[in-house]
Amino acid sequence: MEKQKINIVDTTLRDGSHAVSHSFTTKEAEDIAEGLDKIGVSIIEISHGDGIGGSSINYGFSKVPEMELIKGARKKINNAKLGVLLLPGVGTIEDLEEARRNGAEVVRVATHVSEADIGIQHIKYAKKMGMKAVGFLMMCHMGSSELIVEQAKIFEDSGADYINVADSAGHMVPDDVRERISLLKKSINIPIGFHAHNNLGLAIANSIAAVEEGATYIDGTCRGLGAGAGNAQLEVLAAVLNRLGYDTGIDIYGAMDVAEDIVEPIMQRPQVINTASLMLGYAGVYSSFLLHTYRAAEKFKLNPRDILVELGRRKMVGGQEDMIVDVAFSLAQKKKETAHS
Ligand SMILES: C[C@H](O)CC(=O)C(=O)O
Ligand SMILES: [Mn+2]
Repeated sequence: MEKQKINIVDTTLRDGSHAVSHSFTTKEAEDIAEGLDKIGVSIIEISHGDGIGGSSINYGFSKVPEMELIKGARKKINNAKLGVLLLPGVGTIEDLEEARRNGAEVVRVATHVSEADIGIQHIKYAKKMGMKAVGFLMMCHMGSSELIVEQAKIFEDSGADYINVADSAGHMVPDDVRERISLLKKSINIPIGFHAHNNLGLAIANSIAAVEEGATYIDGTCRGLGAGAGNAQLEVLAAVLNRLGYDTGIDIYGAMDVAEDIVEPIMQRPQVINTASLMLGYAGVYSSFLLHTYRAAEKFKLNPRDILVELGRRKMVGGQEDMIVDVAFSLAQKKKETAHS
């Protein structure tokens, strides 16, 4: 029997950008892109962690303008498709045009799970420019399977080539993934992808659950480099999928070498599940909030966990990064009042 093909989408140079505070240099982007291209990934995604246009006071400035990183990566890629991520409103149609001119062939248009409608024009415009366009639904633990189907159909009707379900908070357990992907599989006519975060230590298990329910595009990053506790670790993902009899097209030893020799030396901290990243997963908080939370905790002398619990209680979503400081400020005020009473 022919093996089922699983397309590996590498997002080390995009989600991994969160984990290095958007400090990738052109040389690092070139080396990583070259390595990934050689090992056989299908799509190499590169952007600021919050997508093109993300370099800002709200999300953190990139050390090197991302268009320079895109141009550098472009020169090193011969086989894979070069992709970017775009959050409507953070990135604009003009940013997308520039990324296209610089060689991007794929755009994943990312919206909160209930807001696919704000991405319709971006999907349509990308298709008009000859790009592969993907509808990327974030924070899918917050949406029922039915809501996800409804939102995926909005993207499908706009011309999206596939739908990506993102467990942005790393909050899902395999049954949550199975429920969502299986209904989606029955309800839409385009391929399905899955993007995991490892905050509960389930990124690989959840990715496998997604594949078993019919997802054929799976995200990974070298060494798991990504927001929060990181993403599904690409070299592990490829090895496990191989063991399970899927065809990823990935050179497993090559993937180990790219992770060990190129990505690990530039990591600023080990990609572990510490208290704060576990808390992201447990409380269902957007993984990209982690480093913002550390900074706010330091400024207001708080335990990051207390801030994350409150962010989870308030059901904060991507784009509300500025509220982290507000939450920390109000927790610090409360702490002061309690101490004086
Ligand atoms: C902009 C976000 O970081 C997209 C993503 O990777 C996620 O939702 O997870
Ligand atoms: Mn992510």
